[in-house]
Amino acid sequence: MNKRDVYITEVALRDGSHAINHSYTIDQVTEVAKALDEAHVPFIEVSHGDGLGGSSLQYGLSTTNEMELISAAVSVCKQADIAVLLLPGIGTVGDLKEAANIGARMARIATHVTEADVSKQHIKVAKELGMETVGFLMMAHMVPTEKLIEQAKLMESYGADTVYVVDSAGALLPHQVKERIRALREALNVNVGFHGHNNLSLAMANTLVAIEEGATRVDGSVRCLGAGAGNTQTEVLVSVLDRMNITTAIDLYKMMDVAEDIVAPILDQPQEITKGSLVLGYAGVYSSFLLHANRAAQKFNLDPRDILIELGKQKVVGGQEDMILDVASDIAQKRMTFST
Ligand SMILES: CC[C@H](O)CC(=O)C(=O)O
Ligand SMILES: [Mn+2]
Repeated sequence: MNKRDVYITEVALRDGSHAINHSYTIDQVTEVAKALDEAHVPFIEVSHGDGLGGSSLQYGLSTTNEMELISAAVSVCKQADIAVLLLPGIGTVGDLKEAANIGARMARIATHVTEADVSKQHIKVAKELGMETVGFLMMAHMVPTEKLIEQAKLMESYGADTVYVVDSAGALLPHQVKERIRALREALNVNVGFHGHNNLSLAMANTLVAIEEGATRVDGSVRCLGAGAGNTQTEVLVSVLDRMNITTAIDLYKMMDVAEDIVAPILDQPQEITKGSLVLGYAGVYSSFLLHANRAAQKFNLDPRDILIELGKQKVVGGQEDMILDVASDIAQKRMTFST
């Protein structure tokens, strides 16, 4: 195996779960994970879209228990490590132990960008379980760089091997990614990573800027499969990095084949930048809110863009999914009042 300059974590089997209503089957996960492993992807994340324990009425019920999906992926991977995402408060230490027990080797502990302190226990437990551990600072566009550094340092102090800047809303512009990654590289002694969403069509550009500034861990999603307009497209990223002489050690043809032959048929429609996903990036709203907002819009006969813009104004963050219906109901109520 060649040395890798950049390690890609493939997130289609976790972030992509948002895009298909958490409906992955064991057969799909087995086939995708096996093909990604054969393409030499180093890390493959498998969990509910909202992380371990996310299957619920609030976040969306999984069709198949995620531990069964994780086991299926572990059983077919010869070189890749299976990663799991965990948001403290949604997933528990028990979930983490169970995932480690069935073979997950990487734990990504995700918090809102101002709440790194809630990751302490989970990062510690993940390290004790012998897992490679990542701190995942979500909605990174919402705070100035100084705050981001403060929070990243907390995760480093708890034992994280890597800290990620997570552009959950796909709202960061390239110069903002540059500033954040550069500052983290200067402030931390651990690896720095970047996770992008493509709502403003900037996921690829932002990922490249992050790498230029020294990020050595980045996320990709085959066929962009992820929340909102999806993530940085892995097979394209691998091609571009190869052209730049940056080694990922991923087999390009095999990666293209997984995308075309295995993942594309899973999608009802190709992942694209719709007006809804564009507004996520424009208004700075959590990408996983898109399907919830579309449903609320249907229920109250509203334009989902109006709901998303209001959620952006109110700075609603992950975990506040119940606010989406409240906001929609308020907008509908106000319209009724004005029209009578
Ligand atoms: C709800 C978890 C979220 O989808 C994590 C993530 O990928 C992000 O914040 O972008
Ligand atoms: Mn994401």
